[in-house]
Amino acid sequence: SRSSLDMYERIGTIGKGSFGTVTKIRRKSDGRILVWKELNYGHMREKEKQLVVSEVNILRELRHPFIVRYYDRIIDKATTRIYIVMEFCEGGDLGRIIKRCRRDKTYLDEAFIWKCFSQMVLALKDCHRHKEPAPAAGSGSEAAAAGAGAGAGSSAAAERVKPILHRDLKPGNIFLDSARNIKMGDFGLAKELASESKYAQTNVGTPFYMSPEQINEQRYNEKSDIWALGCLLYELCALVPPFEATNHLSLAVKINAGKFARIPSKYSDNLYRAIRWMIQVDPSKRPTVEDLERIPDMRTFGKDAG
Ligand SMILES: CNC(=O)c1c(C)[nH]c(/C=C2\C(=O)Nc3ccc(Cl)cc32)c1C
Repeated sequence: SRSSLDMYERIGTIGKGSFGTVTKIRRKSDGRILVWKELNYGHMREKEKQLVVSEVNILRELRHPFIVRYYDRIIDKATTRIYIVMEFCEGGDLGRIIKRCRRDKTYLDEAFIWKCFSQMVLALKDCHRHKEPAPAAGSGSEAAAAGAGAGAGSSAAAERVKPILHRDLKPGNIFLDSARNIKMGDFGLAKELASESKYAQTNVGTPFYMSPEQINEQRYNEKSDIWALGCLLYELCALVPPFEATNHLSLAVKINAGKFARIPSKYSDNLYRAIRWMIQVDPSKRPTVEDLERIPDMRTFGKDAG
């Protein structure tokens, strides 16, 4: 049966995600606490509606312990609203945690930062190395898929990589569950890359974390997500972004120069080296998600994950 609003009861408004309001809800069938992001598409142009549709399609495909889980969507034509039902993240977002540290003049523990780092690398890897979902069994398309993977020779349907770029990594889009594990969320601007066109063709996202290639109107690609991840880690340490300015032009100059102060001395050289590796002006010098997985401290600190 089609999902409907009266399957849930509203508990209270939580905050604002990109494009909409986030409300805490209870699923009546089992009392499960969830949230929905409510969007009014009534005033949206075709292009924005397409963005919402692609966000929902991306969310439905992603299943990962460190990515916000999608459960359901309800379209209410009467009020031209769409409700995207997702996992409740009790710890809120990293943006709020950074603000609180700034207010209290305290820094985050290095162990917590490595835990967030290792979990974000795994979440980002699930996006960048996303596999086309194998066709549902018996849907008759196995033959075609297997055909596509003829070289593979394996009976399992060939899995093709379909990179998903997040394109809006920032502290406000990273949430925490009750065990302070991260949940990468709000793929409002994420983009599935069609296999043929290697790069996405647009420049979006939060100015602070905009990469040099985006500023120079080149293309957004996986390495742009890595740049943003570096900026996010930097901000978790320093409680301010690596590049700050009062206007876009001076910000662009600083980003293209690629120079920034060391993170506070309380943090190790290993952490600083990892951040510097990601915030390189030349995208080809930045690590891939696999390079980042191989950093030794990822394992020592990341192991109390999940
Ligand atoms: C002050 N805000 C909070 O404490 C807070 C809490 C407890 N949860 C959230 C946000 C979400 C939450 O709990 N689940 C979510 C799924 C998707 C998106 Cl885009 C956002 C959320 C927030 C912003």
